[in-house]
Order: sequence, then structure tokens, then C-alpha cells
Amino acid sequence: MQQYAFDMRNISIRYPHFAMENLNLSLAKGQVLGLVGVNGAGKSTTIRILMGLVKADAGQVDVLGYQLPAQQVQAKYDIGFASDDMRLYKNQTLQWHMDFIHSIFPNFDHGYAKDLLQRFELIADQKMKGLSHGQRVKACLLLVLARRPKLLVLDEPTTGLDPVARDEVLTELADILRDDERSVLFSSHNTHDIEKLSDQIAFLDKGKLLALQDKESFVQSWSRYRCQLMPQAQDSVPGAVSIRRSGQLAEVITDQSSGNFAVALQHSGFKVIEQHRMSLEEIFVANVKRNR
Ligand SMILES: Nc1ncnc2c1ncn2[C@@H]1O[C@H](COP(=O)(O)OP(=O)(O)OP(=O)(O)O)[C@@H](O)[C@H]1O
Repeated sequence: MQQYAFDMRNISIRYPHFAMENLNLSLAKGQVLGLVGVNGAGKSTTIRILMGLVKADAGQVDVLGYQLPAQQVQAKYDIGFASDDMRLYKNQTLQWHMDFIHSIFPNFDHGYAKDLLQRFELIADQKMKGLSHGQRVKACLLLVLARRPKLLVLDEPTTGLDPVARDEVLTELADILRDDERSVLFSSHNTHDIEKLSDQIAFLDKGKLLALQDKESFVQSWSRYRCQLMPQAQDSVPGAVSIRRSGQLAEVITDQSSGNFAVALQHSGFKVIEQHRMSLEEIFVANVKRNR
């Protein structure tokens, strides 16, 4: 039985100003994976390779048991993909698009589409050219979700939305994902969005996978300590990701706070004043800085 929704192995691709080398990324069935990265980190490239839209220079891509790009046509029936550059016919209505998608994908669920129309406050007979950006994003999501794909891939679904539309889309997605058994990969620059929806989180920077962990263990293993420096304080602490000194004080960040890090601090002459959990955004930034 196939355990993975997808499995990308040793993926390499080179552009004039960008290189991805030996990227390994996989997603267990039924999980939601959030892919976080700054502009140009390689999120869309990773997704395009996964979808068979771009051919990697090297590596293997297995999606729901299909090898891509060779078995792209068969795989597409089970994959729902939404991205900013999804083309809609601007002179046609949302209803026309629903019927069109149904003619290609017979399992398009009109009952579910109707439910989503209400949830997203969309009007079926409105033409695409009349939709705002937020409404267009919601329309794209509706068209993809109503196919009930086994794997849902969303490239930056919340980018460019105002805070209210973003919250609406995230809330609906969170509800929809909880309802269902489907596997989801979605990318964002926004760690709050990722935190809200994901079980697993991957940090990508300059084509490299910096970390891939479940959300809980990220939050448990990273901490920020405020310390007083003792006269015997050493230059480094085993397990510290960064140390920032200011006079007799120091701020120490670690990704090993679930272990014996407090003891290591003590042995290195750092007296702990307080310990803080870090937000996903702070963890992401610390991760990127450590690897640059
Ligand atoms: N077809 C291409 N030809 C040349 N360079 C490309 C091509 N596609 C992507 N790149 C480069 O690869 C890098 C990664 O781009 P990608 O779109 O994957 O990043 P991203 O993480 O999705 O960024 P953003 O958040 O800005 O969308 C960028 O430097 C981009 O210029």
C-alpha cells in the first residue's frame, strides 16, 4: 500500500541564478504540509516539479504512486492544483467554469460546489472579469476543491489577499481540511498561515530544505533564553544556534530546548533569567540566518 501522497527524491535543477541540489521532500497521506520560504526560495519551482509542469535536471518524483512527469496525465485526475497563474476565462461565469471542469473530471461534486459557493459568498452567474482578487482566489479554490482531489497543491493561496479575505480563506480551508482525509501541500511566505493549517512544516531557502518537522516538535525544540553572564562564561554553548551578548547579559537561541540545554547553559557560565517559546516566524528567521 502506497504510504506517501508524494515523494520527491534527489531533485536537482539549475537556472542561471538559482540552483536546487538533491532536494528530498515527501508527504505522508492525510497530512497537511506547509512550505515556507522567502521570495525566490524555490517554493514554486518545487511545486512545479512536483506537478510535472517543470522537468528537474535529476531526481525522481512519485505522486500518489505515479511517476512524474511520465505519468502526468493519469496523476492529474487525483491532484488538485491552484496557483496565482491559474487561467480562468474572463468572459465566462463561475457556473460555466464549474460545468467545464465537470466535463473533464466526472467526479466533480456539484453539491459540494454549491456549499462552497455559499461559504465563500460567491455568485455562480457572475463573470470572472467582474471578480475581485479575493473572489478570484476563492473561485479557483472552489473549482479545485469540488473535484475532491486526493492530493491538493496550493501555491501561495493567500498572497495578495486583504486581512479579512485572508482570514475567510484560511478559516474555510482549515474547516475543509479537518473534514477530509486528503493530503495537502501549500506554500506561503506567511508563517501565520502555515501555522494555522499545517501538520508538517518545511523551511526552504535558496533551493535548500533547511528543516522539515511536525509543527509541535518545531515549537517544542526551539527556545530563546535570556541569561546573565557569569565571570567564567565561555564563548560558545553546545547546542546554541546563536548567542547575542550585551554587557553582562546574553540572548541565546537553541533548537535543542527539549533536551538538556538549560544544563549546558549553566555549565558554560550562562545563568538563565527567563526562557521564551519562539513563534514559527522567529524559528524560520533563526533557521535561515543559521544557514546563510
Ligand atoms: N524558468 C525560469 N528560468 C530562470 N530562472 C527561474 C525560472 N523559474 C524560476 N527561476 C528562478 O528560480 C528562483 C526560485 O523561484 P521560485 O519561483 O521557485 O521562488 P518562490 O520561492 O516561489 O518565490 P516567490 O515567493 O517570490 O514566488 C528565482 O530566483 C527565480 O528567478
